[in-house]
Amino acid sequence: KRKEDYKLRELRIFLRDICRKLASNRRFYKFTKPVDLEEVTDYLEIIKQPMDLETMMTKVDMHKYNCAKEFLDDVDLICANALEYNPDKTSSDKQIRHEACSLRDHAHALIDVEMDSDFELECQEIARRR
Ligand SMILES: Cc1noc(C)c1-c1cc(NS(=O)(=O)c2ccccc2)cc(C(=O)O)c1
Repeated sequence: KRKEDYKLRELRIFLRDICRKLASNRRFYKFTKPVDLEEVTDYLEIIKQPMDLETMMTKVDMHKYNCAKEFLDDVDLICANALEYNPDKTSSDKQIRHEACSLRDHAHALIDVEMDSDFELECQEIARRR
């Protein structure tokens, strides 16, 4: 195995831990699974690229993320989708938008606190080469 494969394995272990922490926080329950298209029947008319935390965990296992930035881009996508699909002044729309912004900020904060910035820069170098 190449040296960079060991770095990517360390990245996967780290991202699984971040994903588990986010998915186990009750505030983020609505983002843990794909939006149920039987329940939310017009969802795909509005949201062209659905994303959720369970899908992200699967993407980690399938080596789809080569750096933390790519992982955070998918968290930002979960948040952007929720803001786009739930834009109204109703309390339920306001609540899910608040939960979505909280998910995004928690994910970025977890990465900033727990991730060595030089390690992320090395991973971004690997991502650029692939
Ligand atoms: C996410 C999301 N984005 O737009 C909307 C609208 C939601 C969303 C989706 C669901 N129902 S769901 O079956 O798709 C589901 C349940 C549990 C975990 C993940 C998804 C419920 C709610 C709610 O407010 O209760 C909100």
